[in-house]
Amino acid sequence: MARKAAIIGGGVIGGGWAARFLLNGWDVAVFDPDPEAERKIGEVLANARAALPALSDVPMPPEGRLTFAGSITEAVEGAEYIQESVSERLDLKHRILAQIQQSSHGVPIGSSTSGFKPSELQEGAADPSVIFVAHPFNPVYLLPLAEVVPSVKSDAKLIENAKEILRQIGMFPLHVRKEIDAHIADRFLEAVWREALWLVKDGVATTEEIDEAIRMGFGLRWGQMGLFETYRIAGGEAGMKHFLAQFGPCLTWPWTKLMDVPEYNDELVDLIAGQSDAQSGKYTIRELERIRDGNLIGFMRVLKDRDWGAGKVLKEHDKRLAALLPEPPKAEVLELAQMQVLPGWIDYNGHMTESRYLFAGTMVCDNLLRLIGADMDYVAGGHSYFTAENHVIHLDEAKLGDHLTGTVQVLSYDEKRLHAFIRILKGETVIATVEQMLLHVDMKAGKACPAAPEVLARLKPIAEAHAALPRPESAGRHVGQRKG
Ligand SMILES: NC(=O)C1=CN([C@@H]2O[C@H](COP(=O)(O)OP(=O)(O)OC[C@H]3O[C@@H](n4cnc5c(N)ncnc54)[C@H](O)[C@@H]3O)[C@@H](O)[C@H]2O)C=CC1
Ligand SMILES: C[N+](C)(C)CC(=O)CC(=O)[O-]
Repeated sequence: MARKAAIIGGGVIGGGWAARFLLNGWDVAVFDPDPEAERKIGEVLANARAALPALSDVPMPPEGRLTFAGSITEAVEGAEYIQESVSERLDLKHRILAQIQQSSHGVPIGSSTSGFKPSELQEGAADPSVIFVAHPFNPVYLLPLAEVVPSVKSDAKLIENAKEILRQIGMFPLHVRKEIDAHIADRFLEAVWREALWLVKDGVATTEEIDEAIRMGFGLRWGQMGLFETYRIAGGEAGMKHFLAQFGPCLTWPWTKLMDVPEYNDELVDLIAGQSDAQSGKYTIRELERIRDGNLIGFMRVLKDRDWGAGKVLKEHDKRLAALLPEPPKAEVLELAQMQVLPGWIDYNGHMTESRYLFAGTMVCDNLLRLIGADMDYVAGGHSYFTAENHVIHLDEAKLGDHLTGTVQVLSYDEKRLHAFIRILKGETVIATVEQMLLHVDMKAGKACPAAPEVLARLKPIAEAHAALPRPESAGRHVGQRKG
């Protein structure tokens, strides 16, 4: 039976939490009195379904069941984890936490609060030890960070359990050791936000110019190395000490207005909102969300290939998901990859470009290799499979956003060779096949050699079962040869 999470407050953030739990196989009950909540969560979920699987290289678990509860009591019944995501008002959060605790006993209650300290949330609670901050980042279904902030009253074991649950849904719980208003990340965001408001108010820059200053420069750096590693490099060969020597004095120069905030009034709101409308009003919010998600997926996939930063978290989550996969039914072709056609995959003909078919095929093949134990640890040990020959047959088109699956049928194998037939499907339609011949290689010696016995032992039952399947008509076909 699927595990259950309760989401109390189903707005921007609650919707994102619901999507992340659901797509990782948990059942989710949402409570939100807003009559529009169901529609809004449906739209967030549609975007999440199109986005999150594109980050995974192993099949994700079957989606959990989403229900909308009529009361908090109903939502939290049987829940193993509760996430409070109501509006940022302390009195409201207190009321909601008290209602949750009337029906939940000993269950972790994370709060999405952007700024309240856990000790503030715990004030007057029946059981303060289970309430903590689990502060996520929008879009919650894609970004891994959740700042986990306990207080001195928190139950340390429960916090560790909650962090493990967050890992199980692909998140990166960052344990904030000392509670502080706005935690770690929002202190930076607020500092940058205040400076940006000043720059617009003082007529120095428009909202668009500020966004360009971020996304054309330091924003790109931050996403992969953060602040300190970036500045260490900026110090040149002498590193951080030189950086501090050069830029330390500017702390006292008028580079910053951080201690001061512009007056929040209608004039400021109209100025910022007006410029923002001029900048991006041509898109709906949902369109902007999809653009953002596509960009994040592309960026995070690069980090994943490089096993770095947020990409490392994705790789670890793949390993976790792979360990949960049931034994594949060996008498059938193996479905080993789910993909989504991303903007960078589209060519000037407006459809998926040819090199991406091979890319999709190799993703399926890499997953087969992982399945038989020829994984990255095996490669690190000096052995791997190299592709000796590929034959791609294009049968149909794929368009931006299409969901593709990849299957593999092992046609034959011996100690040194592996002959695989891959199908790329859109729904039920095979849009391409990729036939591959792989050679097992001793990378140090630079020549083919027999695969390790444990790899062959895993490959054998799959190949034997696949030998009973009909041989694909186009297997062995050469370019231009007619069928039949
Ligand atoms: N929007 C953002 O960028 C981020 C927000 N957060 C935090 O997440 C929390 C929620 O913020 P958003 O989702 O942005 O706000 P939102 O306004 O989109 O959603 C809040 C939801 O709470 C619901 N709500 C109000 N009273 C309720 C009640 N009595 N019972 C159940 N639901 C109730 C509202 O109907 C609404 O759907 C806040 O604590 C916020 O600080 C955290 C990270 C990022
Ligand atoms: C603006 N904000 C304080 C609500 C931002 C956050 O809390 C995190 C985010 O997703 O930017």
